[in-house]
Amino acid sequence: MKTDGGSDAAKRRAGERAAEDVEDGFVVGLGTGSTTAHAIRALGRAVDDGLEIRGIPTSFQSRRLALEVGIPLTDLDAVDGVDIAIDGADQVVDDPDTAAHGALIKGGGAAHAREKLVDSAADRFLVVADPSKLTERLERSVPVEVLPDAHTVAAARIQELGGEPTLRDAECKDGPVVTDNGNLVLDCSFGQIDDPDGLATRLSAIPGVVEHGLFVDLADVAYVGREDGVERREY
Ligand SMILES: O=C(CO)[C@H](O)[C@H](O)COP(=O)(O)O
Repeated sequence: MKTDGGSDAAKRRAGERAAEDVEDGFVVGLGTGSTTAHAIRALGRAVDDGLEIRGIPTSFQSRRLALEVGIPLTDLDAVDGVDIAIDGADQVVDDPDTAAHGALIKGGGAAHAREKLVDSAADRFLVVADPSKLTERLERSVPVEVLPDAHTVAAARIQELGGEPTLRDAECKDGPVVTDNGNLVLDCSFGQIDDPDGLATRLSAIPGVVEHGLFVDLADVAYVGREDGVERREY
């Protein structure tokens, strides 16, 4: 469920800056989306120049791109740990005066279940974004991946929490989006989300919910690409 106003130049600056933090020997979580794609391409060029890394893709799309640019791949269960993960976001709270500073909404590409798995396993999780993603309060729809059998009962429980769930439809196929894990996605509008941590806990407790797109207290750094440079935020 993309609503993307960011410029590609800003995304490229953010992605390429994050790739500079990757060191020889690192296991790297490879996020999903157009901003992370710039980081993956930059890592592919670095691998051509001799950098030795192994990537763990978070989606079919990032796996395909990583293979295309020559990044050797591995799996979470084949490594002792993940040194760094680079991933995009649909919204990033940018308000140091709130506890939610650095909280994210992800899942515009319906990859948030594997993204959360890999990003949270990493010693350092770098978010890459353009300025259109920054916000004082999260207010976009929260993508919730559900087991296919659960989509109606999970939707009812989400309504009880004050959300308005909509089954995400595919664009070039009749019927719903089916995730890389074979599940469905409910895009859930809650209006302004004042307590992302509390909502995250309540969504996770719903039977049939595989994962939701609220990433609270996970990001370590954000690189925000601007037209003339990159801003770094530490969380
Ligand atoms: O969460 C994601 C995919 O599930 C993406 O990281 C998010 O949608 C941002 O994508 P983009 O960099 O293309 O704006």
